[in-house]
Amino acid sequence: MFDRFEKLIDPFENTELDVPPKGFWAFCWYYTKPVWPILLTASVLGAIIAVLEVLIFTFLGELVTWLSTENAETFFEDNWRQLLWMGLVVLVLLPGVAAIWEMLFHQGLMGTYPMSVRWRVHRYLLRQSISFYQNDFAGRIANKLMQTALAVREVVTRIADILVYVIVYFVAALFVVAEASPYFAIPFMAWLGCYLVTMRIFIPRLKNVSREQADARSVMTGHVVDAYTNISTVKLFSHAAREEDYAKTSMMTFLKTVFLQMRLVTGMNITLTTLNMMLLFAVAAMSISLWQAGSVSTGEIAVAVALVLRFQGMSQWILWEVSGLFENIGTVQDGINTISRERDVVDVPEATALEVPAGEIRFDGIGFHYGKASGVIEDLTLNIQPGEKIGLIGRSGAGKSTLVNLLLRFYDLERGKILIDGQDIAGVRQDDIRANVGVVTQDTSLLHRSIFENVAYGKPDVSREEVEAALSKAHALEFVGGLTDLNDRAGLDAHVGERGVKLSGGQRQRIAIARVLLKDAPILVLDEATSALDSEVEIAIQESLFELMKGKTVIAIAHRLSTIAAMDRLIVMDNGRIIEEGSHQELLDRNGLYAQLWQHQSGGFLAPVQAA
Ligand SMILES: Nc1ncnc2c1ncn2[C@@H]1O[C@H](COP(=O)(O)OP(=O)(O)OP(=O)(O)O)[C@@H](O)[C@H]1O
Repeated sequence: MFDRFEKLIDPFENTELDVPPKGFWAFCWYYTKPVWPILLTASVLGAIIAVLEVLIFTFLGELVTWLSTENAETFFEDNWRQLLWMGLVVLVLLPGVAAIWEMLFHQGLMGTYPMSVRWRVHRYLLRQSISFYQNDFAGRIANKLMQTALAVREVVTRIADILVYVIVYFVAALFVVAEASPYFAIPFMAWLGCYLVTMRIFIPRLKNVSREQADARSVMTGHVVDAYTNISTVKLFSHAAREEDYAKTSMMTFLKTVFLQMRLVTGMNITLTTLNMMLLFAVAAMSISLWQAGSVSTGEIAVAVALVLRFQGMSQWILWEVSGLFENIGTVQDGINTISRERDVVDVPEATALEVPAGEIRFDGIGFHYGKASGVIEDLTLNIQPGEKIGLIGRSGAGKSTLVNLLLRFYDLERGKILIDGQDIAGVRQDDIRANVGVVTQDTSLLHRSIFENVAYGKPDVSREEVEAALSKAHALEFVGGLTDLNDRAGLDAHVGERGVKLSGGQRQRIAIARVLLKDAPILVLDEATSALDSEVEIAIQESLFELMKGKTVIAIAHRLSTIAAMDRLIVMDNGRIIEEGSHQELLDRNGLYAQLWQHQSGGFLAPVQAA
């Protein structure tokens, strides 16, 4: 039974991946499309429930009238039809409709609706450009995803369901009391007017204070998290007391917003109680005078008073719902700013597959400045032959990593072209480029999954034996064998901590090398690939790396020149330009920047490697 309602929507449907709309309602509608039939049905049922509930109050009035006017002996005989109808409404119709509404709302919408939003946003964000993630915090983006999904649900369901219910309820109730006596409508309308004014006064204030509170909360959390994240720095400098003060200031700011919020809540509750009591008093007083004039029955008075009491209960609930609605509107608006951003790098509509039979790379007069006026890469031309192994050298900030990121099309060029085997990378699918380039970087982050999954990331559907062979070649098998995690999983199944923190830098790098060994792509990029390894392991791994490089086009970046001196050709970059190129010996003979850097380093790390 529950199952059927839970399966009404498939939240994991792979819908389109275009940029989500930026307008508030368009955004909500975009993510509501899969659920709208359920939402509309729930809305209609909500309206029916509201009418039935008001109907029950009229039954109550009729019962009171009957009890004071009808003959007890012939009561059932005279009124059985109406009694049967009342019984049906109370025992069958209302509970039945309410049960269907409950299932639609709680089983059909509450879980799957936000999950469908999360799924679609996550799919879009996974395809966002790398610059999107560089300009924001991963945690903040994840937070936006989670919060926005819930807020979209809240906004839409509150409007489609709860407000519809309340409006229908109020109109039906007004209709019922006005039928008893049009005079009754006066206090109800007056109450409604004052209620709307109360909302107008309190809700914007509550909304503002909620926003302030959310900001204060994130500052407070930020201060606490910052201290825990950098706990070793805090301890090394013995600054626990200073950290306490730092957190206390933000806690006090947060507390101020709570006090302000609670003042508003108290003021609002007092106003509402006063208004409700005034309505009760007015209706009671009016009932007495209308009863004296003989224009209303006791039953009608009972309905009016009962409705006043019902409104009393509902009034506070509605105010909270509406104020929650505004809060959620703010959250959605905030989420749109993060989620509905165009991707900087997109495949052209007619993007073709990339074929890499040889592995020739040409950087053709390229320029790239990270959106600034100049700098980083200036008019750079470089041809790399198929199977050629080049070493990229230059001072920190020379633009080496940027060059590699441009080859991977993490950014679009501002000028020039990059061609792989004659195909302009701007015209091929991004996924294809990355599938054909194996990369080992200096800062290797591992996924918070098992060693096996991390290595197999390079080549899905791989066997354990293949993973073990790759780990063995990367000299990682010896330490992987000894790993166990907190859940007693061992070896290949052991999970590495978030971003691989439970492994040393060198161990992480070896896993990354194993992953790229498995991937076996025709182009290889080694960006400080062995920087975290000690000399002994590095020498051991060099052999595997040389094997990995066989038949491949290689771009290797290293600050430790001895590790790349044996490459076919060395390219020296400075300020985004190539200033020297040639073999190790040629560059030494030229006595330029390379020779200078080499001199600084020789004897520093490894014994100089004889140039190839
Ligand atoms: N995402 C970015 N946004 C803006 N500027 C950037 C970005 N990444 C790098 N830069 C700038 O581009 C220049 C080149 O950086 P790049 O990382 O390519 O140098 P590098 O030669 O690889 O340096 P290192 O050897 O230290 O890794 C630097 O001035 C850097 O500040």
